[in-house]
Amino acid sequence: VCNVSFMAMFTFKMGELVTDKHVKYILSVEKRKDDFESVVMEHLRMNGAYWGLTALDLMGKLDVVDVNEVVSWVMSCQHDSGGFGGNVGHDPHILYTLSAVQVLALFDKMDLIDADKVTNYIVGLQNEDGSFSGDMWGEVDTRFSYIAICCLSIIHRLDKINVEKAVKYIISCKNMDGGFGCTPGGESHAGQIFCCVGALALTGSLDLVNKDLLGWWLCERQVKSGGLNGRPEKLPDVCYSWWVLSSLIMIDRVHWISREKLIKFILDCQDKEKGGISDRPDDAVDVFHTYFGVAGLSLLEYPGLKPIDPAYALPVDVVNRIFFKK
Ligand SMILES: COc1ccc(S(=O)(=O)N2Cc3cc(C#N)ccc3N(Cc3cncn3C)C[C@H]2Cc2ccccc2)cc1
Ligand SMILES: [Zn+2]
Repeated sequence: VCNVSFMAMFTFKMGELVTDKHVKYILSVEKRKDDFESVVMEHLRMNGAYWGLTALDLMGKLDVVDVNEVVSWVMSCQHDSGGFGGNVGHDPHILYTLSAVQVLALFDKMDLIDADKVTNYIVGLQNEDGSFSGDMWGEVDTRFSYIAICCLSIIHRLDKINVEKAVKYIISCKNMDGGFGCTPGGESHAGQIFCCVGALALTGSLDLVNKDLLGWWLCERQVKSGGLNGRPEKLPDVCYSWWVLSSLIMIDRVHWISREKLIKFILDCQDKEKGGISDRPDDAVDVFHTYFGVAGLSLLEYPGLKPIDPAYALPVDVVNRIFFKK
């Protein structure tokens, strides 16, 4: 009885997640080919696949997609170098390589990956100072440190890079405010903080983070509406429900923000008729914010969603299968 009344109160007070509408919306994006959004998304279709499929899995609906169709498409995006491109025939980039590995992990198809080939590609992107470039053009960003470490950890090859130098480089990007930027001296930004805290968590180096100082900077991201922004004075945005919240969880300071107000903000960003979630209320929905909204609600233990791992950005049951499968 108490569970039913809790759910009723929850739904009434908070609004509710219109799961079925979001599932339909995600599948429609997968199907659409030539409208504006699909063309924009063309070059990062591998990311779009990861966002859509992980959201479906968190809602317990991954079985609605044709596994073999998706998996053979993912494999067709692999480059001779071992890296994956954003679509068939596109140049490889570390960003799409992680998304490809994550999608294969979702479907428990890790055996299709030539782990040594992927490892060689990523090892080749580590620089002398421990930092990582995104591809052969050499752009350096702490985003790529996280992506390299997360990808290698999933394929059990973390020992193939210089972890000590990678961690030292990330710490060299720590700012006086406790946050992290994309390169040494770069301004603190929630997206970079997630990448640096995530990389430190995956390498067992979170003791190097000033959790109270960083926790304070992060909890200050919550604005009156309950949403989270990415930097002081900015507007709240649903995707920060992931960047800020997963960082707060990894440093054990998530109790410093209001869970109820953030849940309400995310639910208010849904398009309850057509499905999908936008960056803020009444904006256009997209698959990116639909994923980060569902993932944020999962981090907030919203009823009916599978739990997600804050560092791997994969459902907890998928992470358990990767590390404990016999
Ligand atoms: C609609 O204009 C855009 C603008 C940029 C991009 S992007 O560079 O490819 N990219 C991915 C992205 C995908 C979608 C969707 N569908 C929507 C937005 C969005 N942003 C932009 C954004 C989100 N919150 C606020 N902002 C301004 C993040 C960005 C960077 C990013 C890439 C991979 C992983 C994480 C972050 C795509 C579309
Ligand atoms: Zn956003």
